Amino acid sequence: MTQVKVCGSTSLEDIAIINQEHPDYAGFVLAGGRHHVSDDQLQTLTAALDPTICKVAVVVEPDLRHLIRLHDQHLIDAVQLHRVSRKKTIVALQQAGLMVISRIDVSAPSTVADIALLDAGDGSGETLSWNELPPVDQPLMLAGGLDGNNVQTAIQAVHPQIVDASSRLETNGHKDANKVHAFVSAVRAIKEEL
Ligand SMILES: O=C(O)c1ccccc1N[C@@H]1O[C@H](COP(=O)(O)O)[C@@H](O)[C@H]1O
Repeated sequence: MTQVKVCGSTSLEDIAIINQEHPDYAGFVLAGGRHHVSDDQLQTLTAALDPTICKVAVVVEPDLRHLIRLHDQHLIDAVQLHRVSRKKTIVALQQAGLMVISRIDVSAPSTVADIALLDAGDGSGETLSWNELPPVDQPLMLAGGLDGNNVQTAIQAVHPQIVDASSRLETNGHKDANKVHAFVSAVRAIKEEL
């Protein structure tokens, strides 16, 4: 059963779409860039999110005290570290009660994190060469340019536990209900076949 993450929500309109399609994880980008949300925005967006959806903070340079404070405030359940991160950082976040998703390098495909992440860019919409990825001997989240048109091919090639998408689910920079629906339902259709 492949789980689904939809990332990069920035508005209450985006959250309404997320609640409608109900992915397993919703990602909020704390890193800089066009998907960045402030702590105040995170509070507003997560208050409107269906509480059964796991809230993931996406960071590039992890600030442990900040992340642990957000977790203590019940604003995040998990952290997605978008760089290959030090074991000490990952363990500190886990000890604080956060689930940790951490990027791995294809040349050293393992991590002490709960979930390994393979991605092509930082929300760039670029895809990986799915048939050339190394075997990963732990739960894996696959990201990078996924959408309703290509996610079934990606799952069949890589067999990840979680698939994650953001930029290709948008129109004019905002989540598009039809594209989010196509992505989530393509994943849910394939899990019935496997
Ligand atoms: O979206 C961003 O701006 C971003 C910034 C810094 C790190 C990661 C970022 N995005 C995340 O990257 C993956 C894949 O995105 P895409 O589907 O290729 O657009 C996803 O988790 C995004 O939220």
